[in-house]
Amino acid sequence: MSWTIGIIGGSGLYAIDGLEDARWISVESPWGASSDAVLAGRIGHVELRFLPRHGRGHRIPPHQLNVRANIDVLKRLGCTDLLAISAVGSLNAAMKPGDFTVVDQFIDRTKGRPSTFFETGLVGHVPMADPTCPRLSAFAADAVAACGGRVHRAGTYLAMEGPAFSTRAESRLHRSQGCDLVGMTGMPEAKLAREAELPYALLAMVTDFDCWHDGDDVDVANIMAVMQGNAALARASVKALCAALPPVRDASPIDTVLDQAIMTAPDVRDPAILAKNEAILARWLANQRTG
Ligand SMILES: CSC[C@H]1O[C@H](OP(=O)(O)O)[C@H](O)[C@@H]1O
Ligand SMILES: Nc1ncnc2[nH]cnc12
Repeated sequence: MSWTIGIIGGSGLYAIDGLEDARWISVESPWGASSDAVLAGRIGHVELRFLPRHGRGHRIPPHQLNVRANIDVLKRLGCTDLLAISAVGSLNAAMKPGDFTVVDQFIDRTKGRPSTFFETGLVGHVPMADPTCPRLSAFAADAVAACGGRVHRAGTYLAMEGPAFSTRAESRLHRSQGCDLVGMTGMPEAKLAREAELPYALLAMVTDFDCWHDGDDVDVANIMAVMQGNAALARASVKALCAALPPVRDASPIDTVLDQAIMTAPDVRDPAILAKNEAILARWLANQRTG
């Protein structure tokens, strides 16, 4: 199998350059509108599908992202893996503004966001103990290092509801609980990627120290100033990642995670739910038919 990497670009990253055969593609989803059209193209032997998470021009706030539609359209466009890129605040003195961290754990403190493709008529429980893909994460970390960036190879990301930033007490609490980073979008994105059988890595660009850090209260102007410096490194890292991926993509255990996750007996599965999830479940459904 070859690689088709879906890139979900966060704050400050609304397109990528250097794509061969670049074109914007609009894709319909039964889950509603995705954040934007998808920029499709190729770098060397790797197909890329880039989705600006908040839409071009930054239209959609984190709590109103249609994450199910975003993951669904990337699946429909043939993505084999997802690399998310996000601006984050740091709760860890060693992770400084300008650094990158490849996230390996999440704490989900979002509230009431749709966070699953499953509903009555089709029940599934995917494992999330290790929520990110170690293989893609390692390639992403190596790519940032190869481009001269400072990169941390692990970190716990707390997903807050937002859109307001944390209070100082929240920031101190999350820091005391062992979180390294805070952002507003990594969840439910990582959960939905897992349900869609897409190995997911999150490259977090540290833009600020959040408000626990003396003299460093967070605001959007400061974040965007750091982002401007980081976005070029993020783009260069995407190119380096593509160059480093082997020509053939070996299977990942995440590619078939639904085989152990779906519990609903065949005779009580709701055909409408199966139809709505035709892209997410495509491999699993084909497997069910052939036994
Ligand atoms: C611009 S600061 C807050 C905003 O930035 C992050 O978004 P993303 O993860 O898409 O880069 C953060 O989660 C907030 O949504
Ligand atoms: N301090 C912060 N809190 C939440 N999300 C962020 N994104 C960038 N910086 C952030």
